[in-house]
Amino acid sequence: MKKYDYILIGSGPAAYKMSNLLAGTTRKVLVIDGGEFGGTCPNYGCEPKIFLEGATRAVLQSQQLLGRGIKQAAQIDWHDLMTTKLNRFNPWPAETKAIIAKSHDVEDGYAHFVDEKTVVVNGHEYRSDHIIIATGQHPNHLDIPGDQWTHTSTDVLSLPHLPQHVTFIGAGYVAMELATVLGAAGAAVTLIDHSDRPLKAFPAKKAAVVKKAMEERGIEFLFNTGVQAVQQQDEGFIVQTDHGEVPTDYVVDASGRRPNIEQLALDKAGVQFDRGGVIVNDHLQTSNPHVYAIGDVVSRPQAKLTPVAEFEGQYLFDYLEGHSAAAIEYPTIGTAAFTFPEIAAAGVTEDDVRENSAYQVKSFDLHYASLAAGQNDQSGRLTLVFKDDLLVGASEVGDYAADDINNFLPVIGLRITGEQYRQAVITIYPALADKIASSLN
Ligand SMILES: Cc1cc2nc3c(=O)[nH]c(=O)nc-3n(C[C@H](O)[C@H](O)[C@H](O)COP(=O)(O)OP(=O)(O)OC[C@H]3O[C@@H](n4cnc5c(N)ncnc54)[C@H](O)[C@@H]3O)c2cc1C
Ligand SMILES: NC(=O)c1ccc[n+]([C@@H]2O[C@H](COP(=O)([O-])OP(=O)(O)OC[C@H]3O[C@@H](n4cnc5c(N)ncnc54)[C@H](O)[C@@H]3O)[C@@H](O)[C@H]2O)c1
Repeated sequence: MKKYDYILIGSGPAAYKMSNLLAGTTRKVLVIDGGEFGGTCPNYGCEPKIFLEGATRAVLQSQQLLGRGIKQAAQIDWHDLMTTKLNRFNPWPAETKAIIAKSHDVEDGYAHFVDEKTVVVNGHEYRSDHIIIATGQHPNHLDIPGDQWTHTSTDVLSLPHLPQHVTFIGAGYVAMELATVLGAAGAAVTLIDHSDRPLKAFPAKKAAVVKKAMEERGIEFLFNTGVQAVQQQDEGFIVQTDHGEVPTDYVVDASGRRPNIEQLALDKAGVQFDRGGVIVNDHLQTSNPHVYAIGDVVSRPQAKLTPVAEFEGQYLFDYLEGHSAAAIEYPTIGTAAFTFPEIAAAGVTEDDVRENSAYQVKSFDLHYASLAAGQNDQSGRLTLVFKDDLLVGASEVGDYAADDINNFLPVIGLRITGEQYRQAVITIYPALADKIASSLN
């Protein structure tokens, strides 16, 4: 049986970060992945999604400027776009594995525990005092009649032919972003969600602005609607809902994501878990003192995002290598959905503090701003939340909301006052961050 200082199960952003940091030490490390090396974000998550968003934005921005100096909207050639995407992304898993293998041992295969300190991969046993679970999440699969016809976000991101009509089950991050891409490429799209609104991670009024913009482009929403079954027809499918039938050509189950814990045999290692994933203490240690967990697989309230996974990889490296004994403390986390317009938020939002007089909420219409006027972006609205004169949260809907909120994050995280900001910087004008100085108290 081979012994290691560290065994990392998974090679996504959480484990990749930690393996990179460990590459600078003399530790003996094994990195195991049963899927694509690099994990969700670079292979079937953020990266291919934002790659497709480039062409999507070109189409939707040119549509927005029709009759205002633009004569013809841009059009997506799906086959060309997908070929370009596959050429860029197909080599990544092998390249990532090769980078990791320069410093560490690697194993292709799914790992499971056989005791508190031992995992098995491809029939081989590996032992360590520090086993890190970084196995991420997978798309939820609704158990309904006809579920064999439903597809996942991973399928959409490599879809060879554009269907005429696509139905998404769900209206969260995944469905709203991919519906934006497929709609811009020319597919008719319907989103069905059993709740009463899209994008529940974001303030309700701003999510409603995104929904309205998508409806104006012909995208259909069915809320408070459950999906009962998917039936195959001679041509296409019928999605049966509580409120009638939706004929369609392609069904995507975007009803959420679940932690990758089933294959790990966690009971063999005495590692406790719940529906949200592996339970950890504030040092990311599980109920087994030799086993830790980082990234999306952790059961925690913070958003499941790549930078959060990487933050935990960095934290655990620092903690286990003796650089810090402090408990993990999450900084202000920014998040965005790359719809059109985008929606983004960080810290306390207006929905969190409604009718709480300890907070002051300031809102700004952005469509008069020079940048928005040039792009005919009528959607822009920024809201700032202050407590004791300090900025504690910001949210925005608008064509560049993600970058805009990123610009506000240091002000929130570093607790910079308006006066300090104005004394310290003169921003570039006219550009995204040019409104910060004037909008702070
Ligand atoms: C469509 C989509 C778009 C997204 N867009 C964004 C975005 O714009 N911004 C953002 O911040 N986040 C985004 N995310 C979320 C982001 O991808 C995740 O938060 C991030 O990848 C989590 O990293 P991780 O290392 O925890 O897990 P993962 O990246 O999921 O990696 C886990 C790895 O573990 C492997 N594995 C699982 N079980 C085993 C086992 N038993 N043995 C061995 N290996 C195993 C898997 O094969 C996988 O490679 C998106 C996700 C999706 C699905
Ligand atoms: N831009 C980004 O940062 C980004 C993009 C994609 C994914 N992600 C990450 O992935 C996570 C998962 O995203 P997601 O969109 O899969 O999940 P989600 O939780 O954001 O959305 C799932 C949606 O499906 C609906 N739903 C659930 N069961 C249903 C049912 N039976 N019938 C109808 N509707 C149903 C829910 O009401 C919800 O609106 C996100 O929370 C985020 O952490 C991030």
